Amino acid sequence: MPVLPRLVAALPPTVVGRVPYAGPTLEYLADPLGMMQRRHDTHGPVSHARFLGKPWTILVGPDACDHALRNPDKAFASGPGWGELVGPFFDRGLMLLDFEEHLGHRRLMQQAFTRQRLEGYAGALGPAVSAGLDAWPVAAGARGFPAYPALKQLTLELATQVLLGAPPVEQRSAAERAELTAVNRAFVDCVQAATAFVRAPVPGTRWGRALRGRRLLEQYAGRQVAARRAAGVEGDDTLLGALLAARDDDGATFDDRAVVDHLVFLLMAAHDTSTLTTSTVLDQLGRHPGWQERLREEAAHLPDRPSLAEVEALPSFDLVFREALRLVPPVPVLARKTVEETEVLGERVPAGRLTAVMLHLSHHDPALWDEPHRFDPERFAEGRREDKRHRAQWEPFGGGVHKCLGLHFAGLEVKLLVHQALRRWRWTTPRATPTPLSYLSLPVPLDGLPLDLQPLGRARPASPTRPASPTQGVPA
Ligand code: HEM
Repeated sequence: MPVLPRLVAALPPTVVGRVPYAGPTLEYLADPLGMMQRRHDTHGPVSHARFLGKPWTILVGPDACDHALRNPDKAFASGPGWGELVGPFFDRGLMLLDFEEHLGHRRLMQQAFTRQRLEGYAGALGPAVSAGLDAWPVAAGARGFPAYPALKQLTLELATQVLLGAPPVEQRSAAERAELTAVNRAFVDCVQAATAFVRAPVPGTRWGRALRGRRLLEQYAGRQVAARRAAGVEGDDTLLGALLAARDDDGATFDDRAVVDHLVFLLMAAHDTSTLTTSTVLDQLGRHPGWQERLREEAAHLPDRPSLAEVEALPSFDLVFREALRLVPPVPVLARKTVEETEVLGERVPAGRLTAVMLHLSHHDPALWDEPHRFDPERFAEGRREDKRHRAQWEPFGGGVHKCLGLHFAGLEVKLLVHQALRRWRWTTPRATPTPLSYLSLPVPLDGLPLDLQPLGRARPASPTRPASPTQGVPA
């Protein structure tokens, strides 16, 4: 469990904020929402501060954030912004490309996210989710079951199955399962390096571990690409097959190097964010039994392996999904860097300036949301639609040309996971206070999200049994 967030959380944020050199960074780690609100109240939507030893422009509130994401004068670049935080680890992933090159790659990659492709992913995800949850060691019920690490492991398994075409876990050898453990660890290291204070290849530091992790991920993705090319199945229904088959109007394709770079980013994007969203949903449903029952009833008629259309036709699931993303956006801050001098809401931002687009505060602005800290999925229902008060007040998937390509995949995966959990267990969240989150990278539950799970004993079609995966317990 990371020590730094625990330490800073124990100190008052206003004290933490004054620590020389690291003040604003620590203040963010201790209380991100509070820090954004204080900046907004004191300095307005556009301000400047030193983060991780460098000057940054901080954008808070929907107007300022929206401006940078829509980027009307093309002054903000994504690659050098994100590159500052995680560049060496997710280099040349789609999110780190810009302008013409980005558009070209995005057009090719979109071919992996068409409706037809998503229907294929739904067919593969259903049984994989079922088998994955059956492997959780909670058959006779469990008190304090750590749901977060189990979900993180499962979503990575799902990503390797559905996106890469890897065999189901129960069919993998011990060596393949050990490799998956190492891959999961490598992703954790790469993501956590974002807020490292030492940003050089020093062994034993977060940065050093992340560089080692990147090498392992490249080797892993490289082997998948080589195997797929050798098998000659470029047109199969996996995401990797789609990337290998994608062609632009001139017939150009991704070369192998580009596919590896995209895969490393996509595997991270596809499992970390879905894990966090599912964690928030399970946490909140454990605190709101009425909503848990409402979702269970809504999905009671569904088959064990529902189609994409069946999953999409669950209105209460959608309300809860949106509300979870509002309360805890898995990517609370986006990074940019200006490539030329520009203005945001009349404030000058110099060229070459790192910029933090702090979306999180827009999701909790009391001027835009009623009781913003309360779990209230109905706020998204027709008749209320609180999210329509400002076009940029709810942007968990970002906006503009870099808007998330996997948002429909994410909705499908999270809803399938929740649907299958609802069929197996009734659960409560034992912690009376809000789940503490570490913001060292993405918002990870510090306590592993313990849940008390009570089996429902309802007859379900049997899924093939499989061994509990060795990745169980991989630290956050
Ligand atoms: C709840 C889950 C998810 C959330 C909250 C989320 C959030 C985001 C956000 C905020 C961005 C924009 C970053 C920026 O503008 O700087 C983004 C980009 C991206 N996401 Fe997601 N994401 C999720 C799931 C996924 C999944 C499942 C995939 C793939 C299967 C995926 C693939 C991507 C890609 C490829 C980009 C880069 C798009 C571009 O730069 O053109 N995401 N995501």
